[in-house]
Amino acid sequence: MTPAARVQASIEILDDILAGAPVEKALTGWARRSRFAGSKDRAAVRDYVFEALRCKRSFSALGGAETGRRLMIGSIRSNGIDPETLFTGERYTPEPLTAADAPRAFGSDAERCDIPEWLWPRFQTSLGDQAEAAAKVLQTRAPVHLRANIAKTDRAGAIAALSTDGVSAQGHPACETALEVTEGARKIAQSRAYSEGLVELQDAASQAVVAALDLQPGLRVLDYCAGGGGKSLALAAHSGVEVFAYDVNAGRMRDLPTRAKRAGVGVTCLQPEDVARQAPFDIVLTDAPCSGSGSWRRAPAGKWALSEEGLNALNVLQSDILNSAAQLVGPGGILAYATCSMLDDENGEIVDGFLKLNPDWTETLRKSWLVTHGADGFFTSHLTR
Ligand SMILES: C[S@@+](CC[C@H](N)C(=O)[O-])C[C@H]1O[C@@H](n2cnc3c(N)ncnc32)[C@H](O)[C@@H]1O
Repeated sequence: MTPAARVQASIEILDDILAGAPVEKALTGWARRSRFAGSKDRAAVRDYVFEALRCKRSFSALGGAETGRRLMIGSIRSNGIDPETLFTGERYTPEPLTAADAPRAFGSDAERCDIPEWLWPRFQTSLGDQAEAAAKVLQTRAPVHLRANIAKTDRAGAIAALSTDGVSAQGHPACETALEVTEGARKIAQSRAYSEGLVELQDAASQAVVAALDLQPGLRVLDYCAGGGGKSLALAAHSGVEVFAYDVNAGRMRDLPTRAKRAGVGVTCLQPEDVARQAPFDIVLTDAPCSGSGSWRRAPAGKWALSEEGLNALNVLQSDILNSAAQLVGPGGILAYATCSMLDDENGEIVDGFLKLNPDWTETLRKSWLVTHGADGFFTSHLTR
């Protein structure tokens, strides 16, 4: 495909998404209809689409409106290229530009920074003088991070194994298991290091949330919002730690046994009725459902789907989960609250609300990671009584 044909394909996919199609469904639908597209074309189109979704507000201004065509015009302008070089109207290319495709000025800082207007004041309150820098990072592509599986190797061993399959990686400062892939990211899934469980795909800050826990042999740990089990596996890589996983949506843990087998670790998935029976635990980690504001680079549709009502509903759920998880912690144990959000509404405010209602609990650690630190945005707080 020519560069202009890739732009035309991106326009069609973006129109599908703007009409309500889920992002991955729109991308795979196009790939199925376009057998002529090779893997490089698919990757390039995917990159275009994700960039346009991350920068939907600013590209709409630069392209003059929120349609697939105008988003791509905005995208091309933002990269300093004259869209007329690609919008030629030749076969498989977008129609030439008209007066209607003119850019318009940004209406606000929130628009320029690609944050929903209603959220910008809260975003600024939460991030202070880092707000604009963080919003700018959210406009860019996320790095690819891996976790060295310490049940099988260390960071140096993982780097060496990856390099034999053409994947270059280096240590990430977030924690001792974290790796940043610098070249060959598309080869990870086929690499020996991955298939033999030496590495797992996991953001560095997500790993750092686990590394912040004092995981001594003999401890019984519950991952209370286990989802796909990324944190369960990181917990279970610590020798002698007994890990239990629970998620209200058991289907999300479906692949966890296979992933645990590949990683050479043990994780016991619990049914709802087993959770209280297995309590108390020494550590209960609650990686609570949240806006995902720290990972909007990877899932940009979430940025635009979030509403004020939705955020308020999440806050109620986060408090409920923290209260339920607290019942499962043994005396002197740790209740670890975490989110992949940078919004104080979902982080410090939830913990402060819990402490106010539960004065027998105290906080022993509070830590935030911002996207400006080179990983996803994350928050964690350790509570004990
Ligand atoms: C942020 S995700 C967890 C991601 C996961 N820890 C990981 O590292 O891959 C939050 C999870 O919480 C689960 N959840 C939502 N409400 C819950 C509840 N009341 N109790 C337990 N889990 C819940 C969701 O199904 C979702 O899988």
